[in-house]
Amino acid sequence: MNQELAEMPMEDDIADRNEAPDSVPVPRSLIPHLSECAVLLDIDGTLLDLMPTPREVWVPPGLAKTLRRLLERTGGALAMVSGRSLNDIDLIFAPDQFPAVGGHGAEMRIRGDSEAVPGHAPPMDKELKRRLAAIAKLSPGILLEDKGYSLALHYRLAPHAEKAIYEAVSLIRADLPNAPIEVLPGKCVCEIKHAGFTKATGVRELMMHEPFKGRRPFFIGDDVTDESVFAIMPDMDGLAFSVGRRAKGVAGHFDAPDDVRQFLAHLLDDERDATLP
Ligand SMILES: O=P(O)(O)OC[C@H]1O[C@H](O[C@H]2O[C@H](CO)[C@@H](O)[C@H](O)[C@H]2O)[C@H](O)[C@@H](O)[C@@H]1O
Ligand SMILES: [Mg+2]
Repeated sequence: MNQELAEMPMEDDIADRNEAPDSVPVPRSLIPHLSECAVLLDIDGTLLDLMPTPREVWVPPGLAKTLRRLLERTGGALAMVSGRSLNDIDLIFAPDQFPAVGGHGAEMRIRGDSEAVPGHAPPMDKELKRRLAAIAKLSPGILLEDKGYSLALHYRLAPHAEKAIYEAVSLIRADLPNAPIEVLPGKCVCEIKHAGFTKATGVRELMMHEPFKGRRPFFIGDDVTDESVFAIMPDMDGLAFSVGRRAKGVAGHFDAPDDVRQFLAHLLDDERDATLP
């Protein structure tokens, strides 16, 4: 092998390499030892870069390995906390399966290989779903995402339709004042879901189970829908971090998902150093 090739880092080496400390805006010292932590991670806009449509997201090289190693170092106390369904999360990270709170708290799985805890969210009423789904006809480019218990109307490809979508949803809600539903505004998405759960209710429940129980959680999220989790972190002696903006009540923030990915890899490097004799 010539010298140049021998010195070229392999993909995994690149992913694992410690970045210069200046590129990590959140100091590692804020995070306790991984054996005492629960690592809670939002997906879109936090771990993964946002894409024009939900199906286009991809897991960059090295991230899967970082997540697997964090799962191991935390004794299984790493979970995705996402608006996506568990099924969707598994498709994105296949073949890996992680513990997760899915569908904004509608679904929960304590271990990657365990079944979802049943009975979290009832399926959305069919007639209501039919009426909400018809809103997608307002403009080409509006994408429907049916999670069973909720329905998301994506308008990233039709930004001009935002106002019309929210108005149409309001009219339907005004027709059904007693329907136990709420509207969740996300990034270029309007999601209509059952009112009985949030990411925060999901996290509270997850944290009652081993191996999460009694650990200090840290949660990283990017969106308005993550604010409910930011708000409960102090109750568990935990920490919250936002992405893209400094949200209220967070201990620090990252500029972009790539900074989050570097930070997570950096945690593993520090941990290894910490266990050196
Ligand atoms: O809670 P998260 O893990 O951040 O999930 C939030 C929503 O993410 C997905 O939609 C968003 O990401 C898409 C891909 O980048 C983007 O095209 C879309 O505009 C975003 O809203 C997902 O489709 C939703 O189900 C999640 O609720
Ligand atoms: Mg997000």
